[in-house]
Amino acid sequence: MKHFEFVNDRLIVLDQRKLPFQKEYVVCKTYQDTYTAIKDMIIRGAPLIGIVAAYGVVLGFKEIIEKNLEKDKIHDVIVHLSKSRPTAVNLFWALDRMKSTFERIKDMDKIEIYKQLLNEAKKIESEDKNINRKIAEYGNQLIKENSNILTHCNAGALATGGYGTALGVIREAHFSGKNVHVYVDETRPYLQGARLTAFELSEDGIPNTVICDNMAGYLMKLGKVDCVIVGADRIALNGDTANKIGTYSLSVLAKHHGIPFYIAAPTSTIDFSISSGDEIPIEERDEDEVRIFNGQKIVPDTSNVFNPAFDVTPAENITAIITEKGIVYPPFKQNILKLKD
Ligand SMILES: CSC[C@H]1O[C@H](OP(=O)(O)O)[C@H](O)[C@@H]1O
Repeated sequence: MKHFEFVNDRLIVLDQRKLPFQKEYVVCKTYQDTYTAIKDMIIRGAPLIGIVAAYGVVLGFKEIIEKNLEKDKIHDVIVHLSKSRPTAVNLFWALDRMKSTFERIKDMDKIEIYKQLLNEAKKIESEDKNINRKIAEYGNQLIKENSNILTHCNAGALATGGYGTALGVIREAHFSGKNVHVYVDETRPYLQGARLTAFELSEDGIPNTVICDNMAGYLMKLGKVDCVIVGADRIALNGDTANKIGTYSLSVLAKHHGIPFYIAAPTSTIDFSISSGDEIPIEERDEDEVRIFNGQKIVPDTSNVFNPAFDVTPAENITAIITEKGIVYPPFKQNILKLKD
């Protein structure tokens, strides 16, 4: 099975907290289950969060039918799901799309509404897979033979409908015979890199080396990094990009060393309503994600902890943004606006 599947009116998801050594699945029977799956990072990754939220709306409408509730209760479902995580704009993009679908069909009978909502969620899923492939094809144009690529967090199949954004580009380069090697930031504290990206790359036979996040600068100084490619959770009109915490630091190091720094993301990750990264809400997560490592306390109780899950990379540190509609170069504001439907 894939990392998620909607079957028999329920969403089954792979528990990404248990990877890479345990493959356990969680069954989401209600929209509250999908809220929890997003909030607790059972599933994570901007595009996948949007897809799961879309199926959460479907499950919410199933409940409306089963409990003979008013159709408009779906708006409460959407509001609830919107509170799961604040940074990845794909969540709100997907919920808005499901809301628009409902508004268009709300005069139909409930069973038909359910079918149409399910169809829309499936379209969001299938479109994301196709978008990943286009991002990969465009991004591969930037990858040279025998490149050593550095990536951060997980922007792979596990973060999307399948194939990945940053990892999609890397996969495309690998399978087109470019002999690439990947340095993988472990990505403290959730370890998406060590646990998920290394897992995905190894499964595909793509050579990779896991490093601690604090080793990236030295690797660049040694001349071992040819480019950096990462995903995104929200891109502002001027190109400022929110991504996993540590991305900003990487961008400063890459700029210092004259190394190209690429963002790979679908246009559903662009927030056309904000002019700069200053407006992007940054999620702060539970302190215990830092205090506790592998079930062991590693921080004195008397110490404070700061645990932002994302940071914002300024546009001036970004070489290009790879989307399904093409590669976007500076000046980002005028070139990003051209992507708006
Ligand atoms: C394909 S975008 C994935 C994006 O989402 C990750 O965040 P999280 O694991 O907290 O959902 C990270 O920022 C990735 O770049």
